[in-house]
Amino acid sequence: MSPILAARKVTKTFTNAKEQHVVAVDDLSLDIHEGEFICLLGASGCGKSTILNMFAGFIQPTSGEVLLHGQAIVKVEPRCGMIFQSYALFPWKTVRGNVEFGLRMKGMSRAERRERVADFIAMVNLRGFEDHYPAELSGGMQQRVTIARMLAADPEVLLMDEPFAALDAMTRQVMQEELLRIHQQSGKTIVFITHSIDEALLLSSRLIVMSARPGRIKAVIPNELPVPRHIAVQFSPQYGELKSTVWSLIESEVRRHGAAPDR
Ligand SMILES: Nc1ncnc2c1ncn2[C@@H]1O[C@H](COP(=O)(O)OP(=O)(O)OP(=O)(O)O)[C@@H](O)[C@H]1O
Repeated sequence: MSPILAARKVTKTFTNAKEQHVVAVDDLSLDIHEGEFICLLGASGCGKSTILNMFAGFIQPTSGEVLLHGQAIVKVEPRCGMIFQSYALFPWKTVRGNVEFGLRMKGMSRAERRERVADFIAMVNLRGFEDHYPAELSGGMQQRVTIARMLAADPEVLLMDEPFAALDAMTRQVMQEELLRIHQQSGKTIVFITHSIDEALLLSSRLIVMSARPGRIKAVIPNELPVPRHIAVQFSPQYGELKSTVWSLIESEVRRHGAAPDR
């Protein structure tokens, strides 16, 4: 099966304000298959966001290629939708207006739009809040609106850069379970950055552990914890074993570079 997303010998070098070259990603190759839930883990500054930004087409590799269905991504790629840590909603639009925004841009008819928007608002459990403005919603609800907006736009790949990092622990747990449900229902390919080993173990079908800068792949670990997955999986012995494997892989990188993921 050919991968939906791929990186082929990708290097990305930035030039910082002092005119120094920073190699953020070094000779990285990776295949991601349709329906996978990939979590990228690694020390701060190891190039995780840089990889996601290249898959979204926001930036281009210095050398090598990033590919969607075997075609080089050379400009912003609408088939790859990005969600950031901050919610980035239009404050002057209601929940419905925000979710509908991408569909309007696509020229979809009003009736079709309404139906589709209603489906995605229901999927993220926000029925009844259609006419509320972002400022009237909690952080978790706002992030659910951004997820509904992205799903309504129907990208093939969801790129998520620490989307739950700003949420309190309980909301985060609810959002993680919702994302698992959405992934199961939609079968979308997801690439998700997190600093939390627990979050990565709960969500992923495969974990990619990065080495400290310059970013390379240190290990690829299939996550064989049972699915459908629930928070309670964290109490199983299998979970404990996998967590200590991942932690030991990350530990040396963190010692070399600082800034540990949450244990
Ligand atoms: N636009 C830029 N200009 C200069 N340097 C950059 C730029 N973007 C990223 N870098 C550098 O590239 C390296 C990788 O950054 P990146 O944001 O990809 O890391 P990260 O793993 O996502 O970090 P974190 O976990 O802290 O979010 C860092 O050293 C960063 O300072």
